[in-house]
Amino acid sequence: MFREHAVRLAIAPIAWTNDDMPELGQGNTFEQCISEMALAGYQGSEVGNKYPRSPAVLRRALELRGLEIASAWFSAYLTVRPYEETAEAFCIHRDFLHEMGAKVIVVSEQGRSIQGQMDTPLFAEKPVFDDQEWAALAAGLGGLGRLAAEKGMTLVYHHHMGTGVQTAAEITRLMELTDPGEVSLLYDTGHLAFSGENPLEVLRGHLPRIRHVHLKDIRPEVVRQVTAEKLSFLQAVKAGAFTVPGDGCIAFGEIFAELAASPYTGWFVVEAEQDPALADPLEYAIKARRYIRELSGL
Ligand SMILES: O=C1C[C@@H](O)[C@H](O)[C@@H](O)C1=O
Ligand SMILES: [Co+2]
Repeated sequence: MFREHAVRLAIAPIAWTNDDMPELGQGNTFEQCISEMALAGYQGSEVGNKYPRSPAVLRRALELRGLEIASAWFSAYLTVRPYEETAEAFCIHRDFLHEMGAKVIVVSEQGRSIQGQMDTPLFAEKPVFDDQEWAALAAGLGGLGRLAAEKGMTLVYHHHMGTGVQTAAEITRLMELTDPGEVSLLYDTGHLAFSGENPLEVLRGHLPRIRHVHLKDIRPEVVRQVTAEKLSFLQAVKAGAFTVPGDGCIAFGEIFAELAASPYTGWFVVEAEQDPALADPLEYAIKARRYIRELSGL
């Protein structure tokens, strides 16, 4: 289905150790995590909180297992702090990823975000940016995008539950406010479905801007519970709102077909944060690997 070498498959360490809730998977080591990624048949990984920060040490551990770094998350605060503060932290992150050979940098605006707040209801309390915040975000992302380009890299914006860029309308607004040469889009199927959007429609609407993909599925019955019980994002994750592709309700066949027919090249990253005590990360990594192979030939 996909052109040869167009797309490579990675998996995020968040199923083994969760950056948003380090108590999840506390006992899982870095070595176990990357060994199991390789064992399950993945070619790449994103960077988690247990990964060595020395590029030489990290590279050796990954090379032993045939893995590469696809990218890593960066929290921006462009709507609430001076641009220079975010830009300084961004350059450190960019340089680390550049040394690791990554081509894209995942950025998410965390100004007024509730994604890390354990008791804040997800749907009722998400931030809604005013015109000034949109302007600061768009201008700041443009600046970060130019900094990424200095190293031949691309900024990919991660829309996310509980943030100011969550819904399809907010994604469209951000894409309209930013220059395609500076700001690209990360397409995360799970966050779109969780937010009540149609992931296929968003894909069709923004395909030329999409330069990185996170493959996540949702358990619809848990998402309904999150809404009814006014749970937070972190409570939702603990309750099992997310799972791997093929284990939830998203129709990935149409999504893969659309991407395969497009000029998309780059990584697909399986990213399904669950409580590792309830969902064995290796078992779910293998489940996703098999499902993606059956559906797309990847
Ligand atoms: O890409 C991601 C990184 C995580 O830290 C985040 O909370 C998760 O939901 C996600 O999509
Ligand atoms: Co994601």
